[in-house]
Amino acid sequence: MTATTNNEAQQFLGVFRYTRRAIELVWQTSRRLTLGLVLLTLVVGSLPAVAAYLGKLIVDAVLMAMQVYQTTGLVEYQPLLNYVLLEALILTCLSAAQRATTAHQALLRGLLGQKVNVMILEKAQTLALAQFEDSEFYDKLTRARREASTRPLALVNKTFSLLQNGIALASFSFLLIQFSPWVMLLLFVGALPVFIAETKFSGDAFQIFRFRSQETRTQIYLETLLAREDTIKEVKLFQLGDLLLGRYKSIFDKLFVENRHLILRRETWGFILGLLGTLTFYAAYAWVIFETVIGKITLGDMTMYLLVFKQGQTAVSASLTSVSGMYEDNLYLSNLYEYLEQPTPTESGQGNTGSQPGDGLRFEQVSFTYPGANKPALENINLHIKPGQSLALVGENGSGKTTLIKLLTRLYDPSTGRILLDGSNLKDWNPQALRQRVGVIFQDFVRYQFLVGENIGIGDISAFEDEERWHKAAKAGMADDFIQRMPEKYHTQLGRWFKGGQELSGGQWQKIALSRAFMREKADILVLDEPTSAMDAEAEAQMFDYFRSHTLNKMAILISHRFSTVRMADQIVLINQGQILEEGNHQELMQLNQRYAQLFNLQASGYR
Ligand SMILES: Nc1ncnc2c1ncn2[C@@H]1O[C@H](COP(=O)(O)OP(=O)(O)OP(=O)(O)O)[C@@H](O)[C@H]1O
Repeated sequence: MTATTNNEAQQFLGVFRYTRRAIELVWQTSRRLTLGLVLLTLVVGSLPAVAAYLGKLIVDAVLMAMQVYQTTGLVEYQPLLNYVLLEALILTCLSAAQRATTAHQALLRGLLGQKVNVMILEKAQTLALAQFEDSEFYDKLTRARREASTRPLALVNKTFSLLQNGIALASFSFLLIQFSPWVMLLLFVGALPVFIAETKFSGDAFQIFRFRSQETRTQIYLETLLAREDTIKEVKLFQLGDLLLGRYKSIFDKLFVENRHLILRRETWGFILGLLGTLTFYAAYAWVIFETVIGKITLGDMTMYLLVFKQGQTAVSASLTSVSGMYEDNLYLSNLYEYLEQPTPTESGQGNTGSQPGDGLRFEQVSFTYPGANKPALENINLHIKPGQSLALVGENGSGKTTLIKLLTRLYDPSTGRILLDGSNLKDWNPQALRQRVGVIFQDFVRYQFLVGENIGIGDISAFEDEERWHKAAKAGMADDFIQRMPEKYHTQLGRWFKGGQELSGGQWQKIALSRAFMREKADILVLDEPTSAMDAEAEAQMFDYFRSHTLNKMAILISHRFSTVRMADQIVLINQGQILEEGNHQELMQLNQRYAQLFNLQASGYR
């Protein structure tokens, strides 16, 4: 029994370990504001007791003045007026300090929110693609982003509020103890039950929050589907609105029932246990009145004790609420730190050149299984491409072509086997040096809502704003013609999110993506993953002529379902269910007269 209690207490206290980190975070965000907040807390904490004491002095002085008036008929205004003015001054200072606290908190909230968001986003840059595809990890990220940017400050505010109430209580105790130490005990006993209940309910609320992240994510996703320009088209045409909205509402209804249950329990218990506090207050009230009547204390003392007791009670329950709130904030912060402490994959390679420059790219017995998948997406792949050669990958949907490119670009590492560039394992290459040598346009390339020119410049970040390079790359990618016809040419905003944004057609976007590939002048491995599927036939033929003439010394890898394009490659690899089924050039594969020849003839007959 004792062991369990100890354990629970340890667990409870263990949760507070994030308080220190939250304070550090706030301190790093702005030392000046944090120091200001500490000073203000001291002021706001100590002034109420001074005001209460002055109140007592005023009442006593009034009584004295009344007696003087009754006996002498004179009214002594001056001392009374001084006290009243002093009290007014103190209350003005208190209200100024409270305002200043709010201002400090608001400023810190802004800065801290930004800092934490940047921390979350910076961390995201260091993570592997596989981590983003892992739903458990994604949950962590969503939870961290949703709550954690406001929680550190909330936690620090509560810590300060605890400090402030602590100071207030200490000063009240100083006054109250002169009446009786037992009154102090009454104060704490009255507030304790509410505190225990609050803490328990905070823990419950957090569990619900954590447990729910899957549902919350679904809700966010449905909201996106229902209200974004790139999805609303299908939602309308397929009349998905009611279906999606129905799902959205039913998730809310389910969560709401749980919420309501918790809210009702929390508030009902809060009220019942709060009654204990009220009871203790009135017990103390009666006691103080009694002592006044029998003349043990003055009327001024009575006013002061009642005020101090009432305020003390508020301070005790506020402190305890702060502690239970801190408990809740700590639980939420554990999310943020769980995310931030997620191990980062080590991309430790140092090499900037390979051991056999000019050897090109080799896949040796490469197999790869996606995390969580039960069968490999690629198996025993052996390939060799030399500089100046082009390779086409063909195969039905899901055969593993894109996966091969993901391994080549180290978005994933092979499960077994190795990939060599210029004789050195990709793992030994410096990731930056490797990525500079490879230019990839994936079929799901990103359509940035930036300027047209910037959308091309993205291909080489070192020349992101280099307009001459934009023009050159756009000419190569056959985008120059239509860009010249746009209202602001290369400076036309794309996408609908921003004012004056223009939308492009699917084929035009692909030309932009191709131009992006041509920006990578330094890259000597160029990969195009179905880049021309939305282009018209003439554009595609032109594009490949151009592509070949500009990649003569480079390695070009092309994924396409159009055999008219594929046939031009020096080497063609047919992949089937993750394995190489046939390889050779077009002629060899046609002579082999197997799967490639079949597929080629099938497509050719479609054109006849
Ligand atoms: N991120 C992923 N996680 C788990 N499995 C994946 C992932 N991406 C692809 N797969 C699976 O790996 C296999 C190969 O996919 P890949 O994208 O490489 O095919 P592909 O040949 O490029 O297809 P397509 O011609 O349709 O583009 C498929 O069975 C697919 O379901």
